[in-house]
Amino acid sequence: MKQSNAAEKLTADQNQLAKHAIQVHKFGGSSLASAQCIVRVVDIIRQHCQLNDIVVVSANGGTTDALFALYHQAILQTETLEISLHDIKSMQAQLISELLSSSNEKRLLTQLDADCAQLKKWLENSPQQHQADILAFGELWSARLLSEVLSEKVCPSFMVDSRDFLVIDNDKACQVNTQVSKTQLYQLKQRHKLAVITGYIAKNSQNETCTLGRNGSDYSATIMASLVGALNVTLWTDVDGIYSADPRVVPSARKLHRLPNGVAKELGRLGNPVLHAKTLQPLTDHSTHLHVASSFDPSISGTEIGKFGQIAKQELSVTFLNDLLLAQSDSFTGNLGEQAQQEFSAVCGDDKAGFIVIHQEQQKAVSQWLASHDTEVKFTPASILATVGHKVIHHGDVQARFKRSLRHSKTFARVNSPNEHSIMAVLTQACTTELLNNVHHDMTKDARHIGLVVAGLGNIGERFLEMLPAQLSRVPALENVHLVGLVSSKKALFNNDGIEVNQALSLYQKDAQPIDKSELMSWLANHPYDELVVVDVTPSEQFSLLYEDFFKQGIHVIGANKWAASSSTDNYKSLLASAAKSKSLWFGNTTVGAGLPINYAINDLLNSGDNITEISGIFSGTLSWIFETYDGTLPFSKLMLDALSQGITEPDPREDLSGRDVQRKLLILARAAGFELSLADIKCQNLVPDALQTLSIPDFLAAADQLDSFFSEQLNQAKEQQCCIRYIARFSVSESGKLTAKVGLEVLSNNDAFANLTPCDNIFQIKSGWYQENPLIIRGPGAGRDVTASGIHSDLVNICQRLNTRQSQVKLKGID
Ligand SMILES: NC(=O)C1=CN([C@@H]2O[C@H](COP(=O)(O)OP(=O)(O)OC[C@H]3O[C@@H](n4cnc5c(N)ncnc54)[C@H](OP(=O)(O)O)[C@@H]3O)[C@@H](O)[C@H]2O)C=CC1
Ligand SMILES: N[C@@H](CC=O)C(=O)O
Repeated sequence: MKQSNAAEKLTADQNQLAKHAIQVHKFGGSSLASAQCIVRVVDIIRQHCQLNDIVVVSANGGTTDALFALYHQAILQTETLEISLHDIKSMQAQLISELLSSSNEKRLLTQLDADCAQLKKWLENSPQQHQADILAFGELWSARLLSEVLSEKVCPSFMVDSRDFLVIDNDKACQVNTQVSKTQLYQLKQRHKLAVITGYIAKNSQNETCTLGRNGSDYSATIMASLVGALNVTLWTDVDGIYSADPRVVPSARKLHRLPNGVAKELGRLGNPVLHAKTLQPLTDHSTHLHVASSFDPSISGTEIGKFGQIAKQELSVTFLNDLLLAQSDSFTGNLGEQAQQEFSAVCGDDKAGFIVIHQEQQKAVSQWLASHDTEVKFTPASILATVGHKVIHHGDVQARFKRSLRHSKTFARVNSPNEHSIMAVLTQACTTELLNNVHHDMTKDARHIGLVVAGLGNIGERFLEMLPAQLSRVPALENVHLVGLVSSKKALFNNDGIEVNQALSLYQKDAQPIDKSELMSWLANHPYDELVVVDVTPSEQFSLLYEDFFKQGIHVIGANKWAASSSTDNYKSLLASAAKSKSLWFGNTTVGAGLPINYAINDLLNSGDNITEISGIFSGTLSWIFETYDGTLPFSKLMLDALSQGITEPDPREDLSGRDVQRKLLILARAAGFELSLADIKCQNLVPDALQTLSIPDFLAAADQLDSFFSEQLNQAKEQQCCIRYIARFSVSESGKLTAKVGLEVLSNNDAFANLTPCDNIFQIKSGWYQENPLIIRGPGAGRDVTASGIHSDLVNICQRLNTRQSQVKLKGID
């Protein structure tokens, strides 16, 4: 790509995510480990960055380890030093050559030569004095290369060596000299160019290179965010978020989509493999949100850390630290105990019981400290297993569950953290994989959160919402369901913290905002729930066209809307394939027979090995009500308008009278029974005269009396033969496999099974291998607000039962 064209891509107004506040994006070593990884990172930057953002980088994967190895070889003066130096240089040279055009390649290779000459000098003459300088090359090379690649492929970019502005006052605690660092950073920033800054390294007050310690680049990113007041920091890494336990050890760990700040900090302190204790420190005084996302699959929503409401606060996780020491002494009681906990950054302690739990490397310092107090100490190998959650120490049920879960392990004590976000068990045994898995299971087994979005707030949607509060409080499978979205044709209301179900419609009236398709899809793609269910109670074909996208995002759909299930064969098959691929569930029992379990019955026969040969009956509640009631006393049109006002017709009653609604239903059932056909294969008798077919709904309703003479004639002819008229659907398959399907008005004998229904009832008659002579009959109310809304609730319970038993699959390094 030519530079001039490419650079245009990231001008402020063309940027895909036009944001005003600065964002910091940090890419870890594994995200930059190869040319292929760097290309992926470049794509992420193209999609997610604007020019005044800051990109912070770690050394390319493996480089820091290699530099450390070089350093140790230099100290030990091993003969392999030369070869190792050559290897590091070749790896960098290869990245440069693979990623840059020839002129830039040449320039960077020359700089690499100079760097390696300097590196060699330090390694040979004064490695100890220059340890940090030696390690700093990793980040320096990584930042330089990425900024060059960006300038070539995406936008003007420049590299900043963080040692030119970031000053750490105190090497040990890594405290930032904020004022000086901030001023210097602002002096270095260049307008309309994307800054790529080295992570991990800084200068101390003596102007020497220093490093920010283990995982220091994450810390660098949050320091820089606090210096510039960034709105967001994204840590792009090799996992797709923070999990309820380390997913490499606990396969059933679930992703925590949102973590309150305090909880995240406590997780970092207690051994979370992705978050580190220091990372969150610079953000405590700011409202900056921290995201953890996978650079291997940026489409997966990661974990967001910030200030959240009640739902995020319900999350629980389990973490552990092995290789600790339990130190018991009389001096660890009272004020001295508190002092000791602070002095040695104890993992935990109890100043009444007289113990602290420390990292092993603190043993010597603790012994010396105690010697000056003239007391004895007993050290015992120990570990910590903790359950972490917002203000978790105040939850008696969680305390009890945790205690019960640990009943077979060697628990020395349980301690509540002073910040109230963790309950820690001090174990005098190592925390094993088995123990961690068991405790995680006990603490989180019922903690999967399901977000619910209702699209369509009309006749049926409104009734569904009226029933929702009672359903949520009485059905166990719905315990973790949260109403998070309400959508109509033009407006939507979304709330990640949940919409109060008792006031859903009034909140919608008050707060809903205009929304378009891309905004809707963007919200749905980034929802913070383990699972998301969209209930489609719209009559809209347009909305049904979104199903493909829903399924691609792993979203589940409950449709009362018949469009998708009765769409073209190709589209229907493609929807089924997309849903299967992303394990999305698609339920639509109410598309036929409202709440009657007709789809379930057909599925059950099919799954049990039966083969269906015939499906027939009355599938329209509207037409059932009208024809069962129509005896010539009242005009047909009057009955149709009555059915409309009862909410049993389609929003446009011509959908019913034209036979299209019944035609769709027959198609849906035939497909459910395993047959491949389309609407065109089903003969359909349209009962709407040509003149009324193209009118607007109000005009059609005003002209409805034009229907009357036709139906009066049909009824009278039938009556003359002691018969009645009904709108019947029939599907059958012959022994040779020929399919016949039709829907239309039929004259039936008055004692036909289809002729004596309660008005509005549907009847489904199924013939199959197992139901030959005496067919299976399902009969009952087939339309109406209550039964349809109940049917959707039944689908919701079924879906949630299935989802509650699912486990999130962690994505490590983009491997499916
Ligand atoms: N009545 C019954 O007995 C049964 C009905 N059904 C099905 O239920 C569905 C709903 O029927 P009903 O409640 O009577 O319909 P209504 O006309 O009363 O309500 C439809 C709702 O859908 C919304 N809507 C329309 N288009 C879109 C769109 N593109 N995106 C988002 N929202 C949209 C409308 O919003 P707005 O107000 O902004 O236009 C409205 O809120 C239909 O598919 C019907 O076939 C299924 C079984 C039985
Ligand atoms: N109009 C439909 C409503 C449900 O699908 C019917 O009458 O059956």
